[in-house]
Amino acid sequence: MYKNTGFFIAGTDTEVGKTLVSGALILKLREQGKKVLGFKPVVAGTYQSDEGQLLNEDLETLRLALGLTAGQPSLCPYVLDMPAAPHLVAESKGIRLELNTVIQAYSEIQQQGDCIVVEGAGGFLTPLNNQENLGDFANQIQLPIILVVGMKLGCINHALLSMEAFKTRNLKVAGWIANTLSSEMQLLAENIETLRSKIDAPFLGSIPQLPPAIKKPDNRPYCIEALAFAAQHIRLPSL
Ligand SMILES: Nc1ncnc2c1ncn2[C@@H]1O[C@H](COP(=O)(O)OP(=O)(O)OP(=O)(O)O)[C@@H](O)[C@H]1O
Ligand SMILES: C[C@H](N)[C@H](N)CCCCCC(=O)O
Ligand SMILES: [Mg+2]
Repeated sequence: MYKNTGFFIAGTDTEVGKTLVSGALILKLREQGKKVLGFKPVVAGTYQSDEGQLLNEDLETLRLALGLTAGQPSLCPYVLDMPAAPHLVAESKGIRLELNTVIQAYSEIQQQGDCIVVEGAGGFLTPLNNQENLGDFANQIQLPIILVVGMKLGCINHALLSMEAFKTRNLKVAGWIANTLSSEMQLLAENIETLRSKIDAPFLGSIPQLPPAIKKPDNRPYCIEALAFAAQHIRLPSL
């Protein structure tokens, strides 16, 4: 039913660098001459562009990496305004997020390219509604997973719980990435070593802190230089 070519970028939590990694992987796939597409099942949080458009920072980062301008094509079926748990934001507007709608939007987009990079939202099991979550979506589309571990205290447990959730669903894990966050954790190298010894999937690299000149502005997309910086530090698994 699906081409099954691409990656699902999962995170140990929200705000761990999934967007940075998604953008970086898109650049690497484009370098190989692939026609790449991007997708996000739901976004929560918008900003107003200078032209007055309501945009989302993750979708605009994906668009920048893909070489697309703002707006078309739509890379996400649900754009919610409040930066909070999507099912709750939707509920507060009288909307129910539906897995079927997400799958339909995904299937239209993924047919348009050679491969697709799907960024999850929050951690792996973020709810869509009271019955369905993003793990169900990942299970249906069956893309190999890349786990982004946000390097902060507690990430070992979060990484291992995420790995268990992938295993339970028989999902292939193409690899994992250690992403240093805006404040560098204590014993960073030792934490990465512990993760390497415990995660049963290829280690694809570690992204250092972004240099100050290219760090992400609050509530705005990453710049292309930040995505290129991250891309230099990670390896692309074969498709
Ligand atoms: N390597 C890094 N160096 C410095 N700051 C970073 C790095 N990676 C991520 N950050 C910061 O961490 C924050 C979260 O990153 P990002 O938006 O990529 O996370 P996410 O996992 O995509 O979050 P969400 O669940 O909202 O999609 C951003 O403000 C970003 O600037
Ligand atoms: C709005 C935020 N940046 C993310 N896109 C969504 C985070 C959902 C978290 C849900 C939860 O696990 O509590
Ligand atoms: Mg993101």
